Amino acid sequence: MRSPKDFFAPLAVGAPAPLTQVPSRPSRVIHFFDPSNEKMAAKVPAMVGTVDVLLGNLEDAVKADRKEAARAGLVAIAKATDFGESTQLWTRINSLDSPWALDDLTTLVTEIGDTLDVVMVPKVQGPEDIHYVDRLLAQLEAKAGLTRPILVHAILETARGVANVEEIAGASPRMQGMSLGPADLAADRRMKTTRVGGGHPGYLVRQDPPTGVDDAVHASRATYQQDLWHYTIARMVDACAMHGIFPYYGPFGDIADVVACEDQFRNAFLLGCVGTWSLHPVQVEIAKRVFSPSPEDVAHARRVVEAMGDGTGAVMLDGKMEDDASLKQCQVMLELAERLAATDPVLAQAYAAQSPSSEGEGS
Ligand SMILES: CC(=O)SCCNC(=O)CCNC(=O)[C@H](O)C(C)(C)COP(=O)(O)OP(=O)(O)OC[C@H]1O[C@@H](n2cnc3c(N)ncnc32)[C@H](O)[C@@H]1OP(=O)(O)O
Ligand SMILES: O=CC(=O)O
Ligand SMILES: [Mg+2]
Repeated sequence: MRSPKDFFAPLAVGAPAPLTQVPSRPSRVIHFFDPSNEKMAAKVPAMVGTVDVLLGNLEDAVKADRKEAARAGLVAIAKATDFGESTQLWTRINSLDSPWALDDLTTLVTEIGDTLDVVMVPKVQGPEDIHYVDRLLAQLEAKAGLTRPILVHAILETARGVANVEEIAGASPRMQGMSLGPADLAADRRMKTTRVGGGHPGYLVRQDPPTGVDDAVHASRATYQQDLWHYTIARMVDACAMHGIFPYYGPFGDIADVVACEDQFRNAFLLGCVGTWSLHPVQVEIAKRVFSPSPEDVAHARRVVEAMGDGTGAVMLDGKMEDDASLKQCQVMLELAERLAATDPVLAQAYAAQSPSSEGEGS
């Protein structure tokens, strides 16, 4: 066991000092691209500034005989692209039990470590996986002379990973956050689904039978589809909040079903996630919209803050009781809105249009 005193000491001589707090840069949309796919890769420079994170994916969805090409493609893109202030560059390396993970980390950190913000590690089983990556990153950072530590993001996509979620979240000061990986998790749990995220029409509850009705009425009782991912997302959110890191929904594979995609993203947002993955350009705007507080919610939060004065006691607003606890929820909403508005002028304008000082303007 490491002593808490050692936690913030570099794990290799010459490696940058670990961060004591995770930088809270906007990460509503983590956009996946395959750097070995020339058509997709060509679109990356134009996406800078339109997404919070561009993620060069090296793992699943990249064919085995394209792994080296994907790695080399990511290096080339990182060297040729200016990501500016509002877009981060992340990567998803191959899993630690694959023959590619070691070369992924060695090449990326030494070649483009100064551009890379976060390394996403798939199929994390427990804190030992994070400890391995932590030490290796420190050695490579020292070798490359980096001055800023690269952060680590775990994908929660194995049953053992879910069982160890708190230990994973607290395994290293490098931990930036965690994403749900519903596709691999479903397979690992031996769930009987065949999808990448989202709900399932068979997972439902049915209205109780009314007494004294015939079989036809019995059969026509209302059913309500349930959320397969509620339990895991809620556990992940608690583990992340406890350790001061960020939780995310992961992939939604039904690209054509933009309505269900928005519902899945919104469930995650309401439960506490700060962002999600986008797999296709059509999902980018959905993610940005859902993971930004609505101007109406921001306006309501401002009213509660104003009505609560010094923040203690209870008041009535629109027939509802507000107190210290609802005030704190409103403060979470406002803090997020302010952070996003600082880098998103469209949002800043939408929030300003709802502020009390703008009421009556133009009338
Ligand atoms: C379970 C998991 O691990 S999920 C994470 C791993 N999976 C991924 O990363 C998948 C990433 N996305 C993709 O591979 C693709 O979007 C697919 C396979 C889902 C669909 O691809 P296509 O059939 O080409 O989609 P479509 O024809 O609608 O593409 C329209 C355009 O958008 C481009 N495009 C598609 N996806 C992306 C993307 N992620 N980033 C940038 N551009 C993209 C296409 O190249 C195409 O360009 P064009 O108009 O110049 O021809
Ligand atoms: O990697 C993501 C998943 O759902 O599996
Ligand atoms: Mg996966």
